[in-house]
Amino acid sequence: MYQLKVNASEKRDTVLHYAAFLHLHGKLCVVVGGGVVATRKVRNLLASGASITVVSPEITSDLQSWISDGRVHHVARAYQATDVTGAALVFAATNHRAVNEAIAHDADALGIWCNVADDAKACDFIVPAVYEQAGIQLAISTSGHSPALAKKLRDALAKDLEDGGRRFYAALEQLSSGDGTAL
Ligand SMILES: C[C@@]1(CC(=O)O)c2cc3[nH]c(cc4nc(cc5[nH]c(cc(n2)[C@H]1CCC(=O)O)[C@@](C)(CC(=O)O)[C@@H]5CCC(=O)O)C(CC(=O)O)=C4CCC(=O)O)c(CCC(=O)O)c3CC(=O)O
Ligand SMILES: NC(=O)C1=CN([C@@H]2O[C@H](COP(=O)(O)OP(=O)(O)OC[C@H]3O[C@@H](n4cnc5c(N)ncnc54)[C@H](O)[C@@H]3O)[C@@H](O)[C@H]2O)C=CC1
Repeated sequence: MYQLKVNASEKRDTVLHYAAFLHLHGKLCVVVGGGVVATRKVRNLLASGASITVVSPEITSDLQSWISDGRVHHVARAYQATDVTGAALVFAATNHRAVNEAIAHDADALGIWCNVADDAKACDFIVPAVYEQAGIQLAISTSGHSPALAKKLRDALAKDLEDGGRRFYAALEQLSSGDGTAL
């Protein structure tokens, strides 16, 4: 039997984020930006049944195909402050710091929760790395400290679940022994 030795108080310098699963069916989610990050956020939103609007002059081919299928609404121009009006959630995912900051500010002024792709501390909510199988979802978060680590742990967990191995536990062990740099 393995003994986990992770000392949680040493590993984090702040409070934990509150874990929750959101029921977004029919709710407006505005994603600003049309690049790789915006595409990932939209891909994960699609399964939730949210009503998705993407605001961006340029978009990826995946976004284009969802727009062509009528699954995503596209506002094909640069962001304007009124774009966040009526949204349940906003995702600021442009490659311009000042624009992302303005989006967060505009959402905050309206009391709308905003995810800011380039500033973990400015996020009202963050997106975990998710493993889904048969409608069951497992979500991994580092409370924003290391998104790449969340992704690697999710991938290790997925492999474990798929072939009965113990990669996820081995990865956690490596972290707890202070040798997580190789992860
Ligand atoms: C706070 C948060 C806000 C949010 O986006 O929700 C955030 C923030 C930032 N990410 C950055 C970088 C990267 N993020 C990824 C990947 C993922 N990022 C995700 C979540 C989150 N990222 C939230 C915290 C989650 C948590 O840990 O609790 C995942 C898990 C979920 C998803 O996005 O769907 C998804 C993997 C899932 C999948 O693949 O399925 C990769 C790797 C890759 O892209 O392959 C890189 C490059 C490598 C690196 O730098 O680490 C930067 C620096 C940007 C810059 O400096 O340019 C910031 C800004 C900052 O840290 O301040
Ligand atoms: N949170 C996360 O998971 C990650 C965040 N990032 C950060 O996320 C941001 C976006 O990264 P990528 O998608 O890779 O960038 P990208 O360069 O692929 O895409 C940027 C998109 O923003 C759009 N855009 C630019 N100005 C705009 C404006 N004023 N209004 C509306 N849309 C505008 C562009 O048309 C483009 O579609 C970067 O700041 C990056 O540092 C990067 C990796 C992961």
